Amino acid sequence: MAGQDEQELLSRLFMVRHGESTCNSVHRIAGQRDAPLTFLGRIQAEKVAKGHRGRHFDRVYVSPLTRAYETANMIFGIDAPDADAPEVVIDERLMERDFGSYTLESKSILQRRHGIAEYERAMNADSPTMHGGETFQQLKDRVHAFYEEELLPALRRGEVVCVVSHKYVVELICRFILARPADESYDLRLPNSQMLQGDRIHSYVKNENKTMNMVYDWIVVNHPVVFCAGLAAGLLGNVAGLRLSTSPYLLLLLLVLASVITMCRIELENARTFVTDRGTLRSVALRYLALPIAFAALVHWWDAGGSSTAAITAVFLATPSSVVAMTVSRCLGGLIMPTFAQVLLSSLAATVSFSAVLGLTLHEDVAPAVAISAATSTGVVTAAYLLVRRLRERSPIRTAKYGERNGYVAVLLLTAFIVLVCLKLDLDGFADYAPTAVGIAVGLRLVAALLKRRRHVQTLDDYTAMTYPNVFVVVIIAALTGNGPLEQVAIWTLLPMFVLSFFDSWYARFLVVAPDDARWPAVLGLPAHRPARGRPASEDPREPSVPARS
Ligand SMILES: O=C(O)[C@@H](CO)OP(=O)(O)O
Repeated sequence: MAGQDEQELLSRLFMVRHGESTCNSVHRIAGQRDAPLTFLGRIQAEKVAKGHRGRHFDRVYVSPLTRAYETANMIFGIDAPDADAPEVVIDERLMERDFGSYTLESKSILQRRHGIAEYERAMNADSPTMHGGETFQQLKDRVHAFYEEELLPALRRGEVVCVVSHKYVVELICRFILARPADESYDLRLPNSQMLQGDRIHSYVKNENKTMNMVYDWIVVNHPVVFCAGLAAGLLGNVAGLRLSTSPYLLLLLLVLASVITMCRIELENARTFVTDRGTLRSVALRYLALPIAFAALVHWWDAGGSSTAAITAVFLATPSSVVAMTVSRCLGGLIMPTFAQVLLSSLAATVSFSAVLGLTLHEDVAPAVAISAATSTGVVTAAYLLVRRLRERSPIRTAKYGERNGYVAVLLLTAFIVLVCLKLDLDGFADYAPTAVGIAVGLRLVAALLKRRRHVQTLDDYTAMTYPNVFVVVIIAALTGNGPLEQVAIWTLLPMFVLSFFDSWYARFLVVAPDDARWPAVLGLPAHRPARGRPASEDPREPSVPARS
């Protein structure tokens, strides 16, 4: 085919990966499990429909899995076709690969368990770490057969064609078009609902840098290493006499930016379900209200003094969960939204518990401290939530893509925060404050391990939320109440808190729900059983509603 003819032919080809599915939203692999679209997934499909309204398509090829069919239906009105409706062909060869033992696993967990390179090999070729499912050759054969027998002939007939399918199928077709090795085993990072036009595929693929993408994933998966490198760099700078007095608002900004990036890819539209979850409400009431107030009452009864270790511990118990917890939950393979719910609810509860705890332990007017904590904690979380929701409404495809691709930026922003805080540390206070700081970081993990829900899909999120307190609020309260020891302990606590992220990364494996657990179908809206592979099209329950113009 001459170059120009090829360009002309490809300019009539469009390919789109379905909108966000329930599995995509929690960073898990659906493969041939029939994960439906999320609310965001539907908005994304609507956006594509809007962008291509008025464009004529002759033929649409659709994967039979619900997430692709729903997307195609929203873009092309398959169930209510008009006069200009394209011919619709549901083709089993466009199903996502059956990923065998990787199915319903968290991507971050798989990357940590097998290493990034091996994970990429498994997803984009073959690897002994993936058992069962389809081999890459089987996937390649069926997609190639579709490409040769259906797609190219339709394009050669001069038709304008759209393929609505899945990430690994569309990426494989891109490789066929560009005549690249099908198993070059790296991810092309195709985002949900991004419409690819055939003649622009070259620049899309060229922009993906294999090495850099693997580095970005490495940063997310190995965040404890990156955090600790930040700690080491900050401490070395401090010892070398580098003093950088960073404004607390810059530190706050770093935290907020990191959480905004994480929030870009979580299902905020569904927040009410998680925020009103009874288990979460109970756990927040116990952990952030009852426990700190009861502990502060004991401190008051002992009359230990406002800067005693016991009083400082009471303040930490009242401290809400930090927005950082969301980034950590994402890195560890949590569901993220339950962590967000705990961050939001605990920052609301903090107004009450801080008032009680500070009143009981410091014995002074704590109203300004409480007001500032409400503004910097509740206010920041709420503002970030509203901002990201608005972004997701306006640009649902770009915002989710941004959040998906930039998890590593969130980790790097937190690392910058760690470096700057370490430069502020008063190293002479090591003997006075470090033991209390270590005690608090370890103690909070013990409390989290005790209070997390047992054998629940949200156990990992419970643990993560309770483990990462919003130290920033404590620093502000300490400054406002003139409590020097409290401020120093707060800053020193960051060190063991991030060092212990190695422990959290190891411990997380006991807290996540296994992919074969019977609870996943309900959580992810999946049918209880896998659809039989190779099912004839006539057994597809949706078939009668597909306009049969072929
Ligand atoms: O199977 C899945 O979950 C992903 C692969 O990561 O593909 P898609 O979302 O496109 O179906």
